[in-house]
Amino acid sequence: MDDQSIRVTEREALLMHASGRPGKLEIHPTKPLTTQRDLSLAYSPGVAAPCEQIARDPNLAYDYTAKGNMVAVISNGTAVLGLGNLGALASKPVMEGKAVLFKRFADVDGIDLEVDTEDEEEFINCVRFLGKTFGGINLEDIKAPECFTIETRLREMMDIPVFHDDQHGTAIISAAGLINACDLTGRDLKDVKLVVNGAGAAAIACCELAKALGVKHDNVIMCDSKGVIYKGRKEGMNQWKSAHASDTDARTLAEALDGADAFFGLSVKGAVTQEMVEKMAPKPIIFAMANPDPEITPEDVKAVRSDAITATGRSDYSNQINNVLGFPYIFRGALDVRASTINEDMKVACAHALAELAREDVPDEVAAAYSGRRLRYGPDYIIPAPFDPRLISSIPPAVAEAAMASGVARRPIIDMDEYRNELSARLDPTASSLQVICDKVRGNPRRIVFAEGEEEKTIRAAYAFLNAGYGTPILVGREEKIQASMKHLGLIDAKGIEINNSSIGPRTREYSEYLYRRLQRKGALMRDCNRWVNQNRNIFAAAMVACGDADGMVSGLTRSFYSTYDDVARVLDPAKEELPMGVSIVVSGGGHQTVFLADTRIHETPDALEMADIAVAAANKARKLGHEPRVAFLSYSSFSGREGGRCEEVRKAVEILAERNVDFEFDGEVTVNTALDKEMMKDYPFTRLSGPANVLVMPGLHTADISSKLLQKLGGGTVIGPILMGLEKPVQIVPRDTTVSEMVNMAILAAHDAIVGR
Ligand SMILES: NC(=O)C1=CN([C@@H]2O[C@H](COP(=O)(O)OP(=O)(O)OC[C@H]3O[C@@H](n4cnc5c(N)ncnc54)[C@H](OP(=O)(O)O)[C@@H]3O)[C@@H](O)[C@H]2O)C=CC1
Ligand SMILES: CC(=O)C(=O)O
Ligand SMILES: [Mg+2]
Repeated sequence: MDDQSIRVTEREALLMHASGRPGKLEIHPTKPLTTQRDLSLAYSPGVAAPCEQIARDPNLAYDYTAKGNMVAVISNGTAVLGLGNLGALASKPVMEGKAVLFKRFADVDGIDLEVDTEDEEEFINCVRFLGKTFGGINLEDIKAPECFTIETRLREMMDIPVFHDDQHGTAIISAAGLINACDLTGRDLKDVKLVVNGAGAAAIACCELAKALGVKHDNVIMCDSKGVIYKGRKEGMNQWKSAHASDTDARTLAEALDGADAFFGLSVKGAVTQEMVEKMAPKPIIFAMANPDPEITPEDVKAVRSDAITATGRSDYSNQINNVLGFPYIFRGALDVRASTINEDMKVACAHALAELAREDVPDEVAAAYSGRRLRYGPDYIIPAPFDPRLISSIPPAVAEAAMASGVARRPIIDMDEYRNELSARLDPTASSLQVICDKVRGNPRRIVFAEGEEEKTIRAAYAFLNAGYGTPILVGREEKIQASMKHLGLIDAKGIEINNSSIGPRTREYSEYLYRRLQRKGALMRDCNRWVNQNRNIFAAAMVACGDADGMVSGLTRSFYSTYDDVARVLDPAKEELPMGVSIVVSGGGHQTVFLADTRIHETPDALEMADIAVAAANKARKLGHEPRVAFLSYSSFSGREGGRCEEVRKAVEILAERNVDFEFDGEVTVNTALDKEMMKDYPFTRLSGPANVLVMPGLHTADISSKLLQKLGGGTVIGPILMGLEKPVQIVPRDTTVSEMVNMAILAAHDAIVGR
C-alpha cells in the first residue's frame, strides 16, 4: 500500500457493521407524521388522492412519490466482488454499501434487494414486477453469463434505466483511465495491445467499451480461468466470450502479456506475476481491478517495472478504478432527466467527463484532501479520486446532456448552469470538509496523547487512529494493564502505539518542573506538582503536550467535562486573544443541513462581548468547514426591543459585531424557528440575514448544552463535538458516552489543529 494507505482490520470492519443499529442503512420520512391531520394527509384518507392521480397518469408517480429519486440495488449474490458465489444473503453488506454510496455521493436514495434465486427466469420476473417502485435498477454482482441475458431482457421489458454496474460502471471507469493512461504514455487507442484477464460481467463490458472507443478487435486478447480465448476454442465457451475470441498462438496469460501495452484484470487475486509484467511493453498500463485483492499489487509491479502506470479497485492506492466513480453520478444524471434507459452515448459521455476532470487543475480543497499524494494529472493521478467534490457537478450534467441529445430524456433540463448549482448543493460540505481534515492529517501524521489509556474504548480508538495512518497514539497508563487489554481485545500488530506510565515516565520530572514554574505563585508547592503529574493522567497528558512531547491530547471518557477541563487548565492557557469555547456541529436532514452551535462548553452566561467573540470564532470554524457563515444570536423572542435581561445582552452583542465590520452576515435577537426558516424570516425584511442561519450563538450554556444533547438523543441528526477551541495547544474532551469512532474523530481534530493552528 502507498504512504497514504488506511489499513482496516477484519475485526474493525465487523465491529463497525455490528455497532449501534446493525448494518449501514435506515429510512427517514420526509414529511411530518405527528398529528392526526398529518396522518390524514399522508395516509388514509388523504393518500387516496395521489393514488387516483397516478392511476390516471403514471408519470405523476414522479411528483407524488419517492420513485424519481430511488434506485434499487439488486443482486442474487452469484459474483460478490471477487469472492465468488456467496449467495443472496451474504451479498447484503455489499448491496447496503452501494446504497449508501448512492446517497453519500449523489443524494440518490438507494435501497438494497437480495433476490434468493439463481434461476434467470425467476430473477427477471422478480425485478420486473418490482420495477414500478423505482426510478432505476442497479444490478450488482450477478455472475456471467446469466447477467448478460438478465440485463438485456430487463432493459427490453422496463421503461426505467436498468444498469448492471459490474459491466457498465466498471467499463466506464476503466475506459476513462485507459484514455488518460494512453495520453500520458503517448499511445493512440487504435494501436494499443490490450490483454483482458477474466471473461465475465466486468471483463466483457470493459472490453466492449474499449473497442467502442477505438481499441482494435485484433489488438485484444481475452483470457479466462482456462487461458487465452482463441478462435476455435471449445472448452468453457459462451457466445459472449466467442465474440472476443482472437486469432493468436498465445495460449496462456503469460504468453498473451508478452509485449502487451495494457492489461485489464477483472478476474481474481494474484492472477498476474512479476515475470509476466516484466515482459510487457515499455510504460505498461496495468489495471488490476479484482476486489478486494488485485491480480497483482502496485508494490509488486513497481519492484519490476518502475515505468508502469498502475491502478486497482481499492481506495488505499493511487488511481482507484472502481465503479463507485460512476454509478452514483450516472444514475443522478439519468434520474434528473427521467431517462428511460442508460444508453451507449450516456456511458461514453460519462467516461470522457471523468477523463477530462482528471486533467483539470486540482482545486486546493481536493489537493488538501489528498495531501502527500501527487495530485497533478500524471501516472499517479489518471482518474479523479472518489472524494473529489467536483464529481457531482461535472459528471451528471454530461450524462444528462447525452440522454437529451440521444432522445431518451423524458424531462429535459432547460438551464444547465442552474442544474450544476443544484447538484453542488446536494452534497453536505461538512462531510467533504471532514474528509479533507482526515486526509490532511494522514498526510501529516501527529502524536496524540490519550490520557485515559487503560480504558478499553480509548485503546480501541488509539488502535484505529494508528491503523488509519493518522499518527502515533500515546496511551497514558500502566504497560502491563494496557497490554493485557490489547490481548483481550485481540488487537494485534499494535507496535506503533506508545505507552507512557505517568509515575515512571522518563520525562515526569521535567513536566513537574514545568508545572511548578507556572503555579509556584498560585499556591502550588513542588511536591504538589510532583503529585499531580504522577497521579493525575489529564495533567500528565497536558504536560506532555505543553512540553512538546505530544502534539495534542484527548480525554474525557471517565470524568465530567469540567473536572477534566480544570485539570487541563492548570497546565495550558487560553491561546492569545482567543476565548476558550465549544462548538457543536449538528448535521441533520440526512446530511443536508448543518448548523454550528456555540458556545456549548465554557461560558455559562456569556456577556455581550463574549457572545460577539463566540460568534466570530464559530463563524471562522464554519467557514473552515466549507460553510459560508450566517450567524443568528438566539433568544426567546425576535427583535422584541424588550429591555433588560438576556434579550438586551444579546442585542448588545449584535451591536458590538456591527461595529467590528466582520465579513459574515449576522443578526439577532431572534428565535431559533425564525433563524432557521426562510418564510418566517420574511416577517423581518430589515434583517441582515439573507437566508436561514447556520451558526447559532446561544444566549447561555444551559440552552446550548441542552439543545445540542436533545438534538443528539431525539433529533435524529448527527452531533459532532463539542469541539473545544481557544486553548494554546490542541485538546479535545469527549463526552462520557462517546463512541470509539467519535473519539477517533476528536483525536483527528486535535491533530488537525496541531497542523493548521486553531
Ligand atoms: N474495480 C471495479 O470497479 C470492479 C471490479 N470487479 C472485479 O472483477 C472481478 C470479476 O467480477 P465479475 O465480472 O462481476 O465476475 P464474473 O463471475 O462474471 O466473472 C469472473 C471471471 O473471472 C474469470 N476468472 C476466474 N479465475 C480466473 C483466473 N485465475 N484467470 C483468469 N480468469 C479467471 C472467470 O473465468 P471463467 O469464465 O473461466 O469462469 C470469469 O470469466 C472480481 O474480482 C470483481 O471484484 C468487478 C466489477 C467492478
Ligand atoms: C466494485 C465492484 O462492484 C465489484 O468489485 O464487484
Ligand atoms: Mg460489483
